[in-house]
Amino acid sequence: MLHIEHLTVAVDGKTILQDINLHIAPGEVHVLLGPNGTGKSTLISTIMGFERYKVLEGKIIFKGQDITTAPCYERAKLGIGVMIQRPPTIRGLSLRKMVEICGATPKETESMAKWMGMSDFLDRSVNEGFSGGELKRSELLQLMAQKPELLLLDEPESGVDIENIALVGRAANYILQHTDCRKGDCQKPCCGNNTECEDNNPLKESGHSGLIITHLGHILKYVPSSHAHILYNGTLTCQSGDPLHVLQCIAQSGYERCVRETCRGGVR
Ligand SMILES: Nc1ncnc2c1ncn2[C@@H]1O[C@H](COP(=O)(O)OP(=O)(O)OP(=O)(O)O)[C@@H](O)[C@H]1O
Repeated sequence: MLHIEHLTVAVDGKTILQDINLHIAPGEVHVLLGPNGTGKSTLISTIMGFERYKVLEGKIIFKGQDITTAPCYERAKLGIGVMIQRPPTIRGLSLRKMVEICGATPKETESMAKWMGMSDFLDRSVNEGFSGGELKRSELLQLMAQKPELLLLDEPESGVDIENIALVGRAANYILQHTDCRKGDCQKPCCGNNTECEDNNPLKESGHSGLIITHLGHILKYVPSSHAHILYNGTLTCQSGDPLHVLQCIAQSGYERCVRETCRGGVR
């Protein structure tokens, strides 16, 4: 799904990322960990193609296509979607209109907004005056309409209260197609009953892929993930197994020691 090869990235002339390699297969959800300021958001923003982030070396391949120089809107059309930490306010454009632009019908927009507790926000300008937690739900609502094949989430739980973290997790799972309402877990936002849900949202054989930045890992209680990466000193040092074990290692031993342990294959 996503192959990043020897990627070096600069922002405003300063090199932030060096020689990054990352491979995410279809259906896999990877977790990106690392101390503040090491470049996690930079990596996600570069994958999405935001203009400030200049690729100095390396390649980004998505679904077999080299997108290294492709503009952001083309990447979105190809199936990449992102939730950034500080999304902009768009005055004069209602959230309702935005969700419809992202791909939902008016009926789906109403239904998804209700599910996300955002019905009262649909006729407000996108993100205008939204609280931290409301911003996250607004972003997820737009992503639910877009249904990206590669979901990039930058600290989805930050600023979200304990009850709404479960909602954020369920929304992420919906986008990743991990929620199977045919098994009776029909809390899907798109529909009022199982039959309609099945018709409107046929689940694919394999789910979509994801890359999730988290510091504390609360979201991982709700979103199954298979790989953890630690970004340390601007370099993706190594990959390892269970993200929850890696987080436990970081909490106990700190990043530096955990990077050494993980690189030796010690954390499983
Ligand atoms: N325009 C800029 N000029 C210089 N340095 C910049 C610029 N923009 C970002 N940086 C620096 O790039 C580094 C990486 O930032 P980034 O937001 O990617 O880190 P992060 O790992 O996501 O951090 P956090 O965990 O705090 O969210 C930071 O040290 C930041 O100050």
